[in-house]
Amino acid sequence: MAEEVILLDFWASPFGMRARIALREKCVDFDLREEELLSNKSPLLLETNPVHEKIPVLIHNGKAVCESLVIVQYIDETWARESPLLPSDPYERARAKFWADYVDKIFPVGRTAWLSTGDTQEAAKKEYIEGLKSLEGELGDKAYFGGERFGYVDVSLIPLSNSFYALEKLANCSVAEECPKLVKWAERCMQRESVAKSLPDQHKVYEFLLVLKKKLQPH
Ligand SMILES: N[C@@H](CCC(=O)N[C@@H](CSO)C(=O)NCC(=O)O)C(=O)O
Repeated sequence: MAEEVILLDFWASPFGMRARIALREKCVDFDLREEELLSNKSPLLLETNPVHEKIPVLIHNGKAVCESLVIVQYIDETWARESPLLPSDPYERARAKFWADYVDKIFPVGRTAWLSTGDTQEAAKKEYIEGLKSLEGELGDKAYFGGERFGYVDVSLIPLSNSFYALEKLANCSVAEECPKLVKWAERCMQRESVAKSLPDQHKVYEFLLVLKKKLQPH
């Protein structure tokens, strides 16, 4: 039986971007299916992720894998012949998973920074930048988080760079000024085809978040 790989996704989702990048790093052919998240989730999404009803969902020969970081590790272990994403050393793996988990913890703060206003926005901006500065400290002068190779933490974080432009426009916050090394790292990652093909245009993401912000504003 031919291998079947389906990815239930949403173009602007940083979590979906992670799965796209990992599949492309592994040169896996996949069927990308766009979900209408805001209006009409597909029966396949509801069936394959009944607990969270969220994308991304990877369906590999009929088996569903949910949660972006779980999906990335599944991809890394299933198609192990190509460019490893997670380190083989147990301690380095633990560190990589710690920092990927940290990215998940700061993402909602960034979302608040884009979508809120006033004091709430100011507090979120400050906390988000502090989080990005912690990540920049972990990166240090390395090319990538794992050293010389693009890997698991890079995959988990690079989707957030796709909304740095939106952060500047919606929250008047320049990541380039606050975290110059992180912006250089993001530019380096964008040189990779797996990343460039998986991240949408940042202006399109800004437009999307602007519409979302207006929808969320109290009338
Ligand atoms: N922890 C999960 C988060 C996925 C998620 O929030 N997916 C969103 C789209 S991106 O904002 C989603 O599917 N939202 C639909 C909903 O909330 O109903 C992961 O890492 O995969």
